[in-house]
Amino acid sequence: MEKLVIEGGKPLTGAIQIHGAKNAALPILAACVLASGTHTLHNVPNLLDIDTMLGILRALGCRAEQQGDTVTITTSTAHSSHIPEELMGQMRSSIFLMGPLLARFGSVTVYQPGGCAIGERKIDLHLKGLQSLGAEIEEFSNRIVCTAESLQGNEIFLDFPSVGATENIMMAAVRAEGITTIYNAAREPEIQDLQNFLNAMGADIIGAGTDTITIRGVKTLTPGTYRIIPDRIVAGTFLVAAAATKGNISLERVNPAHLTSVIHVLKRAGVQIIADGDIIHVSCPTRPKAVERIVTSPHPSFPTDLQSQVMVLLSLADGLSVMKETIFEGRFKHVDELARMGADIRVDMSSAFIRGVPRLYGATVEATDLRAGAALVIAGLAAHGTTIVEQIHHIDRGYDRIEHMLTSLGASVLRQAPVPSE
Ligand SMILES: CC(=O)N[C@H]1[C@@H](OP(=O)(O)OP(=O)(O)OC[C@H]2O[C@@H](n3ccc(=O)[nH]c3=O)[C@H](O)[C@@H]2O)O[C@H](CO)[C@@H](O)[C@@H]1O
Ligand SMILES: C=C(OP(=O)(O)O)C(=O)O
Repeated sequence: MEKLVIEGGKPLTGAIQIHGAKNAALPILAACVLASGTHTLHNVPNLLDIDTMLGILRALGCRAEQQGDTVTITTSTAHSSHIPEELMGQMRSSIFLMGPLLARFGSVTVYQPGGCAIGERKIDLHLKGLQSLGAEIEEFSNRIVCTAESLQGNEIFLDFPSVGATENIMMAAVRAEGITTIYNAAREPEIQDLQNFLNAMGADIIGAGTDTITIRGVKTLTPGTYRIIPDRIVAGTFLVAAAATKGNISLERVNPAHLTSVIHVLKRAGVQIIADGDIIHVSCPTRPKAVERIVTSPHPSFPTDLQSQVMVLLSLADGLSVMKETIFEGRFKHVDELARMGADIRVDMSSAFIRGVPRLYGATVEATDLRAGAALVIAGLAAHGTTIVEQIHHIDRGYDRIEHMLTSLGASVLRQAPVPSE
């Protein structure tokens, strides 16, 4: 397996352009099957999850190609709405195809989706939402068959503002008869991006970004050309990496409005941040300060996807910080790995108590999931000595060649290919 070898202790300096958002690109790629024809998407990141989504689209009969950050997808050749089990299990986002395939073909067969082991991650809200639109669902052990002669708009109240369920329901409802209203919808920027793409295809949706989304079903959709928003989680990861290494960098092509809660937390930790249009300047000349209490919650609150990265900064801060994780019950796996690097963190139920230490030390650690992996890379950049991060395929799910991005900012990060006996 490939590894990252990091020589720590070098402050990040310079400027970097932030790539397109994984969590916006994946549902938008799935949404392409709603309209027959050729779609062109720009600012699509080069990531393992994007490759997987393109692989699934090809397995359904679509033509899908990525050149640089442009993806073209021809959906007129799609002939199947049965997602192969093996591909379905490679990532959580395979479930995004359920709504669009149901809307286009009247039936879809899926399996339990895969993805990082960060919690139970049920799909009951997706299924209930589609049932409310008139779909019949049959479950045969791992296989789920969903059929609907026609979809009917309805009022849907989500018990929890699930990002994926909101998106799946939106994608099915665009082709339903009548009006669908989703109450307690997720408000993430990626939901707004999906709304904008669907509307560019001829859908009639308002409200994304608020907790009530209204979708008026339309008869036809036409292929779209669209530019994906910047990745706020990648941007947040670099903000933390700069601060943890006492660096000074500029992030270009970002949307600071998507990072309001994160910038607020980092400023409380003493990190200097200036937003200027689509650029954010960040520096942290002194030791960060502890932050009394951070709670992960749905947008616009502090995102769970930056919890582990910020924990690294707090593990170097002066004082005791508390981080409460409310979204995923299994998202503290990085804590044991950080402890191997000298961090002083105690977990009690869903809270982590982080007593800052003056320094971290290089060690061999394992990326247990995507953002845990990113956190360990940041820890390695800030640590004294050499850190080896293993299982980096998790990191490749969400960061486009992270070692290139970091070396362009002066870090020493090398991707090591597996030795033949491994
Ligand atoms: C590709 C993508 O956009 N991924 C993001 C998306 O994941 P995802 O869409 O999977 O996250 P959800 O918002 O659906 O999940 C949040 C919580 O709701 C629970 N739940 C969800 C659906 C359901 O049917 N039943 C249920 O119980 C989950 O187990 C979890 O505890 O939002 C998460 C929360 O911001 C982010 O961490 C992920 O990066
Ligand atoms: C949990 C994440 O992604 P996914 O929902 O694709 O597993 C993430 O991006 O941190």
